[in-house]
Amino acid sequence: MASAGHKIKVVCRVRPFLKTERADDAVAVEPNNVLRVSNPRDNTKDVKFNFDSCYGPDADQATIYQRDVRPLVETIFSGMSATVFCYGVTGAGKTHTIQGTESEPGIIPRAVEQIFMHQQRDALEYDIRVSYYEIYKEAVFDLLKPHDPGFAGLPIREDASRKIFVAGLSEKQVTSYAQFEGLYQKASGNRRTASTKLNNHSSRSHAILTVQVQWGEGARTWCGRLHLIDLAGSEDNRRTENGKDRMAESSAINRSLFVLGQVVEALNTGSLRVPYRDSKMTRILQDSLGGESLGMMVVNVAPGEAFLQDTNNTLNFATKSRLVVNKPVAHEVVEPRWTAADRLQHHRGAAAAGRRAKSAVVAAVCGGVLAGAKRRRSAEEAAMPASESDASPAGSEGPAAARRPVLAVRPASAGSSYKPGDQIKKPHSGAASNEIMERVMRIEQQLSGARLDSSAVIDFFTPATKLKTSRGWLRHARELEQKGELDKALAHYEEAQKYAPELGRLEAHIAKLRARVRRAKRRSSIASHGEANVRVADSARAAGLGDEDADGDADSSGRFLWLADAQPESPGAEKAKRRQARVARQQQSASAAPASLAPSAPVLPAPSALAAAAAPKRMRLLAGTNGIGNGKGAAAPTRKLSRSGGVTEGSVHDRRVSFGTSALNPFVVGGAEFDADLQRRLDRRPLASADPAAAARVQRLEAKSAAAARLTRILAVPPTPGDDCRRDADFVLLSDGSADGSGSDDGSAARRKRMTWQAANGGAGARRGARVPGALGVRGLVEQKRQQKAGAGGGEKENSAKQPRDMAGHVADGEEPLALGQFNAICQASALQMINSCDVKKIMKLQGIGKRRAEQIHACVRADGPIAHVADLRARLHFKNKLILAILSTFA
Ligand SMILES: Nc1ncnc2c1ncn2[C@@H]1O[C@H](COP(=O)(O)OP(=O)(O)OP(=O)(O)O)[C@@H](O)[C@H]1O
Repeated sequence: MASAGHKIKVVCRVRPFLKTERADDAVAVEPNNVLRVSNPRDNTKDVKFNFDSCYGPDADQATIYQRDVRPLVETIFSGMSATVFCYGVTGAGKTHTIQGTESEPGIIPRAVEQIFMHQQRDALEYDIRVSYYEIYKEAVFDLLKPHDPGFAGLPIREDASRKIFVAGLSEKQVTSYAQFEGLYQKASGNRRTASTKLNNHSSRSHAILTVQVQWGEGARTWCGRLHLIDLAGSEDNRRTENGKDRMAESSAINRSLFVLGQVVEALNTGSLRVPYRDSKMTRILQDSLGGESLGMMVVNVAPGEAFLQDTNNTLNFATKSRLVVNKPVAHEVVEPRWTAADRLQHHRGAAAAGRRAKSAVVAAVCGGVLAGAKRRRSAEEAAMPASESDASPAGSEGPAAARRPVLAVRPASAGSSYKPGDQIKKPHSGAASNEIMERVMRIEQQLSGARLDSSAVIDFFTPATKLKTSRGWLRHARELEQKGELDKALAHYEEAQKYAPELGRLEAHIAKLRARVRRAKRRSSIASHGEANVRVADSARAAGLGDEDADGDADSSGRFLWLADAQPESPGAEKAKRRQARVARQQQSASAAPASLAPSAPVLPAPSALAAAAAPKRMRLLAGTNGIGNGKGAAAPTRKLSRSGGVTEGSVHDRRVSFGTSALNPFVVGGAEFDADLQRRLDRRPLASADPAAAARVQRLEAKSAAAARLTRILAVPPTPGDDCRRDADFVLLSDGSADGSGSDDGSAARRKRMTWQAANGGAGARRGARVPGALGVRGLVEQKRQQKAGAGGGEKENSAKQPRDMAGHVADGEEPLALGQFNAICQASALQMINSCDVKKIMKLQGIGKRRAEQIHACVRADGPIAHVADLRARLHFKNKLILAILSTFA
């Protein structure tokens, strides 16, 4: 049943002229609640505003309270929430109205007095609690506690019934007006005020007093709340002549009031997004502005021409606020619930007294003892150390005081005294608690094994975050698929699936794409090496290194580590094919050239010849490894290594290092299994002396390692001013004493970027101006090294630089086993480079995160360097996981 809407009641109050002010008649109250104000642009004309009530300078506090506030306060005894807030420019009389003075008490003392009178009149037992806090420079501070200068502020949260509350705020039970008065006066002393040019006692914060009244009727409990808010006044800093400190306060105040204006505007225009979250004050007022609370706004106005512009702005805002409609409801207390902070605090206390308490909760839940909320609570209380139980009587601070009831709501009309009717259904929470406990136990298990599975962490994301993240991955995946980058698209789809496993269509699409990728790879391999040489390993047998089967399409895991033993395998195959075709063309033209111009170095053999030369070696290797042939007698140029179950997965191609997927950080590469596989592969490498292709590969890997080491060094320090955009080319390792002038270390980044390399059979037709390809710039480096070695070998740099035969001869004597650390260094360095050179948009896409977070990462990388950033990420993740565990351990 929808309740009728209730517009916010707007009451206007004009304060009297102060002794320091010169009286005029720019603002005047007229009959029928009309306020007449001189037009600030043309004071011969007037503007009239109409409100629910209008009070002139002579109106006293009692009249305003009795006529307008008292009926509102009465509604809380129907189980509703009501809010009164004072709005106006600085010095307009807000604090005077809401707080008043000893001789002229304002709304707060009168309202609390009324509540206690109500208690005396009714025969009901009321539980009255107060909390009082301020929002100072967008941080929330508890005024019932002494001010702690080092404290950063309390967080604002939403409870199970989507009500906003301040987490960790203390609540005090009050049993008499006198007790409240003492408490309030002390707390008001904690509020931040300062003297400005416009007000000797200006409030520098928004102050919110909440009085909660709870009472039982038979088996049911009802709860009414009254929020009394003294907003800080908007300030024109030219007039207040604020100093630096006051300016900071002032800008926070003005900003939050600006957001308040936007909220009202959005509500009035029916905007889809109401910017409550843009300031703490509007977030707290959320329920009172367009929510389920009854609202009343007291608009305080300063008289006189001096304030005319401010007065006009205030009144325009107030007029708009009159259009805001609330839908008040009555609240029934369904069950008391502990807040997360409450539980955490309890958990700490319990931990200090030994793990007995926590075990009791866990055991109770696991044993199915706590099926319902009440039983759960009693188990927690039973598990609570004696000191804590004792510390929870009404009126005390701490976990018991922070306990918030979960409210069931029932639409009600504001004017009438709501009488509870139908029983409101209690939410069922047993299943949820069991699920949480399962998660907790899973995490505990993993933590005890010192390893946290990424899927467990995903588990703790909110559904909204999961959805957002999966959408991010999906968007990027679709783009990649459209571009034809199926491999990458697949990885992104898989990543999206982790966050949204319920998407059945996505699963089907991934399966299809996986098959497409396999077919494409196979086609590409066949094109490169011939059908007889291509095998697709079975995922189960491939773990045994070098095993082959007839058809990889039967495999559904799709997780392979490709290690190309000889010719590059997909995704570099296409490029390799093009390069080989180019070399073949050059050979043809060289053979057609006159004998005098023919290169003196040995001619590069055709790719097919190279493959044929390498084939027997591979055959030997395969035979030596497992002795299993494919039945077709041909050697397999590529082998796959199945990888699954590790935290991360990577793939190594002979020309590049790419990264597998990890929900935690797509750039993390590592894992004992990965290392072990890699080492095994390295140990079984064909001897470089016997296999020129392998020698070339070794050299490339060495070069990559060196590049990675240098890159790691560079990235360890933050970018220097002026070096705000380090790019790939900056990370190309330049050889010591490079023969190629364009690649010298002292060359500019731009020059290095344009670094050229000699074509295999360059000679007179050497190809210059080509950009160094490759993600790390490593290919350019490799080519450069070849040139040097060839140059050092016989002074025939241009002709023989790229000849594998020459190179094979060079490395034959010095094959060094590559250390695993080097591989990991390559991976890490590449990842860091990606982070470093990424712009905000790329970071957003890569990590599937929002702009604000991406900007933070970007700024962090710029400030501390990427390595520090990655280390920081790891540390934070570790801490976060521990925290999640601690909090969840206390859930039941
Ligand atoms: N109705 C009133 N009758 C008598 N004096 C008043 C009245 N309203 C305000 N004043 C006086 O005006 C001065 C400013 O009032 P007050 O401090 O309440 O303003 P404010 O709007 O709360 O300002 P700020 O936003 O800077 O805190 C005070 O000296 C107060 O005593």
